[in-house]
Amino acid sequence: MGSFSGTCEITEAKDEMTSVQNSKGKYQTAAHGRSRKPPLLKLGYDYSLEADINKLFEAISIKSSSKSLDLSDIPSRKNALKKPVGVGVPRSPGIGFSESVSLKQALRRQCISQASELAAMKRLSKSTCSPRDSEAGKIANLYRSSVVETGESSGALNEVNGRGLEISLVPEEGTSSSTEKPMYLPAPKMKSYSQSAHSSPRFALATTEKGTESALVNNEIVPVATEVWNQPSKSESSQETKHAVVPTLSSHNSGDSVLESKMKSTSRSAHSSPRFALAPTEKCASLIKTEKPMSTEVRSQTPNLELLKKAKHVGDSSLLHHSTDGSLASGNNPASMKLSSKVSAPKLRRKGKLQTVSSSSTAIKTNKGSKLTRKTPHLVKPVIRNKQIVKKNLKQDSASVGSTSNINKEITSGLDLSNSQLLCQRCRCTLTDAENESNKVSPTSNCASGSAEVSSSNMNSGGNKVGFASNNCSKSRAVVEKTNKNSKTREKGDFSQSSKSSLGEYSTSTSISDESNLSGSSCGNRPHMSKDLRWEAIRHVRKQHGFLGLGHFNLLKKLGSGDIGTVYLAELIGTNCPFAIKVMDNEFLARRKKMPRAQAEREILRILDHPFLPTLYGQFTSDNLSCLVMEYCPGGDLHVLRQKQNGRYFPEQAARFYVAEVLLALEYLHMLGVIYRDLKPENILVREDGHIMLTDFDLSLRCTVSPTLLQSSSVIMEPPKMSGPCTGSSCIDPLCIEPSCQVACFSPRILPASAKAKKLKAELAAQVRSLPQLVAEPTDARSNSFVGTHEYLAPEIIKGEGHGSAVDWWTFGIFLYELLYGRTPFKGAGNDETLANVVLQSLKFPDSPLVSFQARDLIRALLVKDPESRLGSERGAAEIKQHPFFDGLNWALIRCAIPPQLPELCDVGSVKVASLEKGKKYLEYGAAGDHLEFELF
Ligand SMILES: Nc1ncnc2c1ncn2[C@@H]1O[C@H](COP(=O)(O)OP(=O)(O)OP(=O)(O)O)[C@@H](O)[C@H]1O
Repeated sequence: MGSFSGTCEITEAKDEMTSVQNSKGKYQTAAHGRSRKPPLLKLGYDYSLEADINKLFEAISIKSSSKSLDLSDIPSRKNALKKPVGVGVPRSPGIGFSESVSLKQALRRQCISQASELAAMKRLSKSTCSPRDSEAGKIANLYRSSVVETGESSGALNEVNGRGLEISLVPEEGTSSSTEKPMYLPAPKMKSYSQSAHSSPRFALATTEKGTESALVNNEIVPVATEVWNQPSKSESSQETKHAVVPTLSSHNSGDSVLESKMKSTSRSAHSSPRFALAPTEKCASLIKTEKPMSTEVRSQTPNLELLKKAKHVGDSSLLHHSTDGSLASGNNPASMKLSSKVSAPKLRRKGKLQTVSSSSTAIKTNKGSKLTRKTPHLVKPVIRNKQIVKKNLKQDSASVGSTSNINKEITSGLDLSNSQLLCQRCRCTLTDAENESNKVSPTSNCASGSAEVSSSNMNSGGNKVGFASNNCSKSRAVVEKTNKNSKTREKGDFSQSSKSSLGEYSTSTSISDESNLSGSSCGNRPHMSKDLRWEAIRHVRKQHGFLGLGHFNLLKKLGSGDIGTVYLAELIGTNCPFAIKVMDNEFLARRKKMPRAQAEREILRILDHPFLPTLYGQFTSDNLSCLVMEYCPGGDLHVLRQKQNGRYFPEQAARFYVAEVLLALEYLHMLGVIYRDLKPENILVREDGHIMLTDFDLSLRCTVSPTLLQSSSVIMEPPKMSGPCTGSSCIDPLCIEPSCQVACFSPRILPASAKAKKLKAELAAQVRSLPQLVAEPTDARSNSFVGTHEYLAPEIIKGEGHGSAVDWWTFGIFLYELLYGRTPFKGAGNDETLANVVLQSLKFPDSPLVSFQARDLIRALLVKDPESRLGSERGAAEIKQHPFFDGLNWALIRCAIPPQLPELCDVGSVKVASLEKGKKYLEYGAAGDHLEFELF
């Protein structure tokens, strides 16, 4: 292409004027020829368009004999204006760099594209050149290149400046990847969750011209773009990723040194990269989106709040509340809990609801407001709580379901739904014409609002007491009865019931968060789950009826009872979408002083957004019944699943899978300032896809957490040095238990990898380890509550010394032990003996089954009685994840891994049929039956 002396000067004159007027002008004036003639600038204003065309034509003629533009000759004054052109570094093949870009933009900026085409046509008619070399062809190429550039412009800032950092941390789109990118970069989808336009200028530049402008407005982008302009073009692709972080760093940390910027940014990477790097599927992206935002909050004083806000995209900062004393619970609970010295050992399933009740006859005493101190582990007397079936008379009117009755008050807000027929990808349910369907079962008129009456009476029946009769638009009554036994109808098949029971004593050192602080939470605010049709179904009901209530569900069967409520399998009417609904009787909770636990669970559920934690689809109160609508897990719990295994223990690989997912869930909880405190297989449900879901948060502790960035030198965990026969490459036994066996004899050696791949892997691992690490472990949290499950209680809880987040790592060790050996390590004949064993007995491993050294080593490190020396106590899950037991595990993609076992598919229809065949109608609260009868406890 020719020089820009002629027409370009005219254009330039207009450019400058335009550039003053708008930012686009700046962008476009980057395309200047090196020879500018001020007089012509002036002429540019005076001449008519026709004259401009002629000038342009002349310019093109002249330029055709000139060489390409030498960027180094561009006056510095112009550089500033040109830097946005750097955005367009990527070029279409065959188009000269400087000429094409400059001329194109000059033409565009001056709005004379038509004129230039005209000129080109003129030229073409005279020219003997081939079409390819003609001006028209060139102009056409320019426009084509313009299109290409717009699409590829993201690369511009990538090559960036001399201050470039080495690790790309900013979510990007449209940039080429380097070898580091999969490891350290979050998936592009993350941008919509955590990266604002100003913090991710590269993304802005890469998207649209408008985006470019906004990025350019950001002061910090300017020098970057300038330097891009000065970069040799050949290096652009190779440096792209390396420098990707620069714009972000400068925009956020303009006052920081480059080193500080590096640290801050790499901390994000350190936190997120190994786990969140790749998202080959939507599911993975979900994980990434969930966790990445947390990693961005290194500087926040209340990072868990910030993290949550980012993770959930919730603008309301009041959604989270952390009690000032770093604890939760016991607003209504007794100040102290007294425990009898006798232990009533559970006969049934470990999960049978035991409760360490507050009683005047109990032995341990604590002063109100003082620390609970227990010097002996022998004083706990858990009491098996009588199971109750509460029959509730609910004068319910089916019509109230669709009316604005006070019976059902929806707490969460509804969102729009446009689809009328959808197929749920996860639960495979069909969302048929929900409007029609819901009309069938949720008549919305002619009915008066209902009222509720509660009466209690003993009853002996065990299963679902379904006294349901459908009668649209007539008043119905639900009878809620109490029962004293056999109400636990959890389907366990032939397997033994768990004997582990949760203890729920709170000391005065705990306090409940104010619910009002969470009132702004929206259960539907999980953008990564937007394709989950259960959300769609819920939204549709909300949209249609204005609220979500119990009447919108058919309660199909009871899944089980806990300390504070009963969980039902329920179908959202008209959708075939299964949900698990936890129903809690507020009156009962108040009477038993368990309201704080219910409240704690509800609050925690509302803030969760993680693939291995429950999704709360809705919550509402109906007739003094608090209901939580959650994802239904058809796979049962790990306690049951373990008992189905040969020898009643999991193969090591399966155990590793489950504990790894649990570890990620715990890590997330800790980062949110939630200490779980009740880990046990019974609380780990198996989802439809075979992955796990950690449930049951009523014993969890809310606290504050202060993320810390640890330098690489302090976070590298060297694998234990071992020697012996198994350190050689000859060992291929994945379950090798030789004490001297090195890490590599665990799984990786089964598949002989090439030396090159091994080396690469080692290098990557070394790189990951050398990164600074974000640790968000609530190490300062303290509670004196006596909560947990006997066999899982940490020594510090039993001793009443006060406990913190390390209790979760203790329970994690017990959990791994139980999965591998089929029993817990300190279980005694009774609970008091168990507690004594926990405190006094040293850890022993049975001879059988065979368990790898790595697994035992990890258990040993976790079951250290002194919480401060326990693995995980300092850096939380990050420490544990680096243990050789998990070597080779891809944390980022584990949710996409194939689970050890898949549960049977959930067929809501067959559950309905089975329910009807038994002569019981499923619970259809909304269908205006005479009486709705269901168990609460
Ligand atoms: N989302 C779910 N999908 C399938 N089953 C569930 C679901 N949530 C809970 N359950 C089952 O329902 C039963 C009761 O659960 P719930 O959480 O109320 O009690 P819990 O786990 O015994 O705990 P706690 O007494 O400490 O509250 C449990 O056996 C559990 O396996």
